[in-house]
Amino acid sequence: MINELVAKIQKTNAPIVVGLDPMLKYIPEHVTGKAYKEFGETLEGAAEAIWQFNKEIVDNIYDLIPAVKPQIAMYEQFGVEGMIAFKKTVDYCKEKGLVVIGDIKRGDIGSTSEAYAVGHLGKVQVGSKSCYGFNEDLATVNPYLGSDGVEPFIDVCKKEKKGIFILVKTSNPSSGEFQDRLIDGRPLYEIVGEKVAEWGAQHMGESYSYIGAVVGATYPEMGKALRKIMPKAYILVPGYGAQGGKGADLAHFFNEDGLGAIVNSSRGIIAAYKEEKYAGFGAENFGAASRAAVEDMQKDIASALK
Ligand SMILES: O=C(O)c1cc(=O)[nH]c(=O)n1[C@@H]1O[C@H](COP(=O)(O)O)[C@@H](O)[C@H]1O
Repeated sequence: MINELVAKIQKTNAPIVVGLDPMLKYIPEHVTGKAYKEFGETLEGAAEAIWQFNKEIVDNIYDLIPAVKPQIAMYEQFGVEGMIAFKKTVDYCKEKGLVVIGDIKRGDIGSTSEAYAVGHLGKVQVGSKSCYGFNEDLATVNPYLGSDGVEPFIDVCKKEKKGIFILVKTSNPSSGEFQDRLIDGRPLYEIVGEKVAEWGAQHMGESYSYIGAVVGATYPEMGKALRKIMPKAYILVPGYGAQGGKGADLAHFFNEDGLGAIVNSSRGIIAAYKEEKYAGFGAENFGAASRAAVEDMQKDIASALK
């Protein structure tokens, strides 16, 4: 899947992943109103609203970008109905030709990680049959439990030609609390980065590994160091837009081939219609506002990489 992702990034000239994180407060009233009329102010109504919201956004942007990243918590909060909307979103985006990164941030003891890996990326055995569960193309993985927690994902990725992004240095303000701690004089995120490079060597695509990393746009200097430590890892870079990351911060996350990083924006794209810059579109045209925001993000990144 990493080869397909790289090819789509080159084709669209947009190293961008749009985060489908549909919080209800970002969904225009005409969408929620219709869903609640049909299903009531219920979990089903919420799930219908997030599905319709996602669909409208995807229909407006799918030709501009290589990938989307639905964040599972935004669906899971609505229970089983939310998870159905998650699955519908994954399937619809794949139908539209998008690579789907399941933002699931999983990682546990070996047997449990195996179940997560099978459920999200692989096939689960049911009697004599094997069936896909959620079937995303890639997923985010939390490495805190060590190799036991990560290797089951790598095994499934090898079988399925799929990939993962391992959390190395996250974008949030308190990420340094543990991740920056010095161990034998070196920050923990560098040690995790080295491990990502080692895991990645086991499962290489054409030019990049199926095993990538997450490094926040909010820490560009650390991104620069990590780029060198894991040259073959694709870096998923969240934190652009709503969390303050700017185009100018991104250059160091890329390799000299102009590849190697894919930048996420969630609220900055899906809730663009709420920003002053795109207010002219109006809530009715939230999908068109998202399209304009993707076009602006693409230009911003392109000019940062010149
Ligand atoms: O793994 C991630 O995607 C992730 C890692 C990280 O370090 N920081 C981070 O913000 N994310 C996710 O990226 C998205 C960022 O959303 P926005 O801040 O709205 O663009 C959310 O879905 C976060 O869960």
